[in-house]
Amino acid sequence: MTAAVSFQRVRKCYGDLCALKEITLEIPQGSFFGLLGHNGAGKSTMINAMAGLVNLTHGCIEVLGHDVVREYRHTRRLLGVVPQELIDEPFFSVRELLRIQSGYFGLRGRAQAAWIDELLERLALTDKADVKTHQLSGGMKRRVLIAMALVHHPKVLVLDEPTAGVDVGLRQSLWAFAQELHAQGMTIVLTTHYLQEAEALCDRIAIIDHGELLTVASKEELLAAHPWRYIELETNEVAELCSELSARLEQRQGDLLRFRVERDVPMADFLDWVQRSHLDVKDLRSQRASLEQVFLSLTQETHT
Ligand SMILES: Nc1ncnc2c1ncn2[C@@H]1O[C@H](COP(=O)(O)OP(=O)(O)OP(=O)(O)O)[C@@H](O)[C@H]1O
Repeated sequence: MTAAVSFQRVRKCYGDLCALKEITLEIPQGSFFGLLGHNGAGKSTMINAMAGLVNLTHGCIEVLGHDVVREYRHTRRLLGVVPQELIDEPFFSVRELLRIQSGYFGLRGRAQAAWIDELLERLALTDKADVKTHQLSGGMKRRVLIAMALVHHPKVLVLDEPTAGVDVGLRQSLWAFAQELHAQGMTIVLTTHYLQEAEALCDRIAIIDHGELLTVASKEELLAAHPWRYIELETNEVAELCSELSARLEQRQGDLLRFRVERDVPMADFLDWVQRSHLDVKDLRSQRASLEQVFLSLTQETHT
């Protein structure tokens, strides 16, 4: 099947600084795809390049098989992009902006007006429909951008940190809406620094670091490849730890000890070390790695 978005040997340099270094990546159709990386990793450059807003130094990008430069008009229809920068439009109300945006794609009439109403409703903007956008809060402006990106029914929705500055309740309703669009077949590409959200939502993840693709895999593969598990012990006496435990101690907060243990170490061995350390255990929790731990360990490896 044609990829929703395909990057082929994409390089983007600003003078000496290469924001993207030969990225080759396929985003499958129908995926909920997380593009993760630290500040400055190159995520927004990738997104702007997908939208045809960045002149590539080398390589090409296709959206559903269409080149974003040569077939710009076509790919603009296929993509809905929510940029990171907030909108600040002094002249038009939210509804007017959505109508203007619809007009760019030749979409008018009753069905389109009903879709605009639905977007306003789903993004909790109905009571702000006639307000000018520069009078909105940051979180509301971001939701206007999401509505604008969806107004032409794109096949691929690209969200560059959509929940920055959006409060918890609205974040949840926004994600419910995104999941609904995804269930209807829309491909969603997401960058976020909230890795718990990425873990809950995304089925496939790419990690970008200093303009390079570190890894791309399904979320399950990524989590399963992580070599550590994390064990927390609650004990009411802080005793001398045996050498095996002390080598694996990550954090100590009062009576709470947190260990990072190789996944292939049998639990029986760990419990043996606990006994040898004469720990009076009140509680024990063992957890597999979270996406955040996997992300940090993969990106730290390249920084050391
Ligand atoms: N127009 C530009 N001119 C020069 N350098 C730029 C330009 N745009 C981006 N960069 C640089 O390219 C690199 C990647 O930036 P980019 O905005 O893509 O990162 P990001 O991963 O989106 O970061 P963040 O999480 O902070 O949004 C950074 O070093 C940035 O300073």
